[in-house]
Amino acid sequence: MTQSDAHANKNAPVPHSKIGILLVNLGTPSAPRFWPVRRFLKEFLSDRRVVDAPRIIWWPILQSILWLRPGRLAKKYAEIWNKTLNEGPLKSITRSQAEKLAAWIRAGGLEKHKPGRAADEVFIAWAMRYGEPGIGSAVKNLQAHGCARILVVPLYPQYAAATTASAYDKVFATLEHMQWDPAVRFAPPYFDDRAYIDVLATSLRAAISRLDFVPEMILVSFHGLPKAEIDKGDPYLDQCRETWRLLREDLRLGEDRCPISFQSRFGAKEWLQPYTDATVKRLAREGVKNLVVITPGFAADCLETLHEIAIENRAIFTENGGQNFALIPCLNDSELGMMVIFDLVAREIRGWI
Ligand SMILES: C=CC1=C(C)c2cc3[nH]c(cc4nc(cc5[nH]c(cc1n2)c(C)c5CCC(=O)O)C(CCC(=O)O)=C4C)c(C)c3C=C
Ligand SMILES: [Fe+2]
Ligand SMILES: [Fe+2]
Repeated sequence: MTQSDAHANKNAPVPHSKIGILLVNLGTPSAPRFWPVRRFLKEFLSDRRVVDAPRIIWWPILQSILWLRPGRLAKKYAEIWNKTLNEGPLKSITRSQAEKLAAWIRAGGLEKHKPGRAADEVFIAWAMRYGEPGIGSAVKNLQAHGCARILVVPLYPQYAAATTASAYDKVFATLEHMQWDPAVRFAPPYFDDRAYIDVLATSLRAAISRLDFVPEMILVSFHGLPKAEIDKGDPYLDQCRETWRLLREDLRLGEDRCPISFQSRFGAKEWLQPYTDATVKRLAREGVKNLVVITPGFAADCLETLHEIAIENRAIFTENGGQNFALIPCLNDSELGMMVIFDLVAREIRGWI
């Protein structure tokens, strides 16, 4: 290289760096069959952020779960499977959320931050924490598209180490093995965001107005967590309770007409109480005939809403004397739901564009 080449090189324009936005949700098996479900459960339940037991104790328990659970679980997945796209609903909805976010940015959603430029500078990706498409390939895709700054948006309104922190871990574990260091930001949990609460209340009111019954109660059900996680300092319970309080404030409903509960208990340990299934049973037995359930902790419908609530808890309700039961859809990729994501992205990307 001559001296003038070196000089020319030094002054070469720096390649223009883009901003990547990575939407992340939990994940789902690749097919509703024994082996794909087993593979998914193995990856999920081997994560120390999810099960924090000494490996010597957990390993034999996990082995028995991995033989006993996938068969039953595969049947449940088959009942809620998106047959058009041949994938779990969580995956279809997350993809659509990413596509709608990209369309909004192309249509000028971020223009007030950078008129005329934002659409060319932002690249959208989406990933599942467990299963496919993984966070590893999404981060590599962002690198390939020239993103030097990445905003990761974990689609969990309430923080839990088992979900939010696990997404952080996976992003950094990926970067650890790449000779590449983009600037990374994580969107914070949005459990008390005004847009999120307003949209929850509006979508609930709209869904209720379309029902052919008037609910006596609205049960607010969040995914559970082992109680021990809260005792260790996880803010999850406080954040769920705050979402619940703000939603009730918006709806002008007291705790008696709008109770909270925690679903999807897994294993023998104590989880957050009251449990959703026990609450649904109790309400039915106490004479509640018309029940609506809303699940604000899930950004997208999935097995835990479409099967556990819409099928299993509905059966518990009617078998114990209840008559009308409805699950309010998650915010998903609805127009209102997307407003929550747009608002979050526009706020958290500030200063970058
Ligand atoms: C110790 C186990 C689990 C913890 C802790 C946990 C926390 C947790 N999970 C979600 C969101 C989802 N969980 C989903 C499924 C699911 N969760 C667990 C276990 C724990 N979750 C299992 C074993 C499964 C698989 C299904 C089953 O075996 O019952 C899903 C749905 C995935 C899908 O494919 O549709 C979601 C979403 C949150 C928000 C959370 C902590 C707050
Ligand atoms: Fe879970
Ligand atoms: Fe479950």
